[in-house]
Amino acid sequence: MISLLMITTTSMRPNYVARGFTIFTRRCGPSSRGYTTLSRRSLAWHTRHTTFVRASISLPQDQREYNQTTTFQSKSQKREYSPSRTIESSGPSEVLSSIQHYNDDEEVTADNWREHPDLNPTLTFPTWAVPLEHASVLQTLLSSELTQPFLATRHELLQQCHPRPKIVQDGDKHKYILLDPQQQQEKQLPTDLINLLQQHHVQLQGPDVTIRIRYHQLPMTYILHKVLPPHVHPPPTAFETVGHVAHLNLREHHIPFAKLIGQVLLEKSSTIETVIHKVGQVNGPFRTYDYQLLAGRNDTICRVMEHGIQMELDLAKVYWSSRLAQERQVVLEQEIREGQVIADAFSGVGAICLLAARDKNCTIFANDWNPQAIHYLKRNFATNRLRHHLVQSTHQDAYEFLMDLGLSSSSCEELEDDEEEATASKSSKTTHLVDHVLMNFPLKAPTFLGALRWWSPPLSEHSPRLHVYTFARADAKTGRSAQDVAIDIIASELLPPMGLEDDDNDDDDDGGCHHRQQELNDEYGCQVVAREVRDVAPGKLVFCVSFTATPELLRVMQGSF
Ligand SMILES: C[S@@+](CC[C@H](N)C(=O)[O-])C[C@H]1O[C@@H](n2cnc3c(N)ncnc32)[C@H](O)[C@@H]1O
Repeated sequence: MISLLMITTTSMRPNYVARGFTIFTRRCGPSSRGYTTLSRRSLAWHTRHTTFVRASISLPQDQREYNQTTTFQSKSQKREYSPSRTIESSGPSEVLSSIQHYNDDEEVTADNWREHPDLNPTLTFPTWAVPLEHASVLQTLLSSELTQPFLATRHELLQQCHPRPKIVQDGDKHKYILLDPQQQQEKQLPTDLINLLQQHHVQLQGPDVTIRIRYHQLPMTYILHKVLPPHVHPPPTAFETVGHVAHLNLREHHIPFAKLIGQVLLEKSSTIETVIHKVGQVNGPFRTYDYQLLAGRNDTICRVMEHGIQMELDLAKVYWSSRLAQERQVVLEQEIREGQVIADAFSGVGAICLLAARDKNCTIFANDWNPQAIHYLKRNFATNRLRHHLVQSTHQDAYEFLMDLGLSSSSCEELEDDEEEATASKSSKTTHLVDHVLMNFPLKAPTFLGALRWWSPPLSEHSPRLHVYTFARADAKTGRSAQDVAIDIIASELLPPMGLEDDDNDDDDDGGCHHRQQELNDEYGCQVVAREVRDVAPGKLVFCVSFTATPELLRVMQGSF
């Protein structure tokens, strides 16, 4: 039995909806009309490419599954950031008092916990005693290569203290040079050193001297080792800072002590004013995450500096990763040339756009579906006095943005509607396509490539180069490396499935497993290159696949409607 659903709209966009065994498509675009019957094999390919349905089409709930992005991208799903979840967790006083009493009478309280003896340790050091009348030799002794290995400056904990305790302590008749107890025990003093010390009247067996290290001098790891119960060890050490915000990625067993950990981190860093804990994973269309405030003020609007570019962003509302800074430099140095036109389909708050504008005098078309990201992007262009480089800054779905890029002058029309951007350089209103399209959204970017079917084939010399990020794993079944797989993910979004003409034979269904780099290069001149960016999990890598959208490629894409 054949069931059929056909959708037509007044839109000039491609729309498909599959239902049951057979699909009819109607393309309302300029270069093709009518209906096509698709086989099961090509249905698989077409449904993968059906990534855009205009908001004006309202599909019944049960049919939405057939569109990959309707649910994901529905505008009604744009969410306001909701307040963070609160989790119960212990403060320092609760934890310390459960380990040990302050003294017999005094309990540790919320106010005095920093005074706890465990957090203000006393350390005893052997010394060399220098008579006061010979104190002038101290500097010579301390800077001598012979004395250095024995000094308390080598002591592991002292090295981590800030400010560091003085290693010369005052006595009534002597100055005492503190020595590293470990070194004293292990090493015999060399004869040269003994001679040097004796020559300056230094007593080799000075009295032991005890000093007290205070809470505020000790490093975070030391404090956390003391205050966290043993079953929570090792304490968290890694955290990421974005402006004044530190965000921790705590493990499950740390959670009951999250506030304590946050408080200590806050007190141990002079630049951190807010400590948050990421709750769950980066998720949702805007790639943000929920957080819980652990310590400090609840303020996630940060200022960050990257290679001299100043950016403001709200961590709670937009995607941000400082770890991408290096990748941005690689793209900038390897791909982008002076004065080129750059379109960024998933721009976030605009880091690479800003760098390209400042360092390479580029003209920028920026887009991110998150209106907050675009709000900050515009602001950042203004702050860095680069507004004249910003021709377009829209918060459209990337499919629409990419499609419009290729429809010659459409981006210029939008520009004229936008008063704020009316100051942008007139010279950038070109009708040829852009030089580079950046698509840094590894989770989904390849699925937006279907939008290229709407591009008018440019002259070969104006063919844009696309840089599409994707996750990939090596495929043992087909013997392809992760890099091959990355290229094939992109190829499967650009080229019709292999062996489409032979689609009655189910046995040779390739399932998109053929390596197609050569096809893209030899038949369509795409000059495909895949560059490994980073690994995100064992065996799972991020690649940036770059290729040229040649007229030949665009023609075959259009032909495969
Ligand atoms: C991995 S982030 C990359 C951000 C940016 N390139 C950077 O380096 O900071 C992906 C971005 O894509 C945006 N995004 C997600 N879905 C989108 C869509 N359908 N159209 C346009 N942007 C989208 C998110 O809001 C997010 O800012």
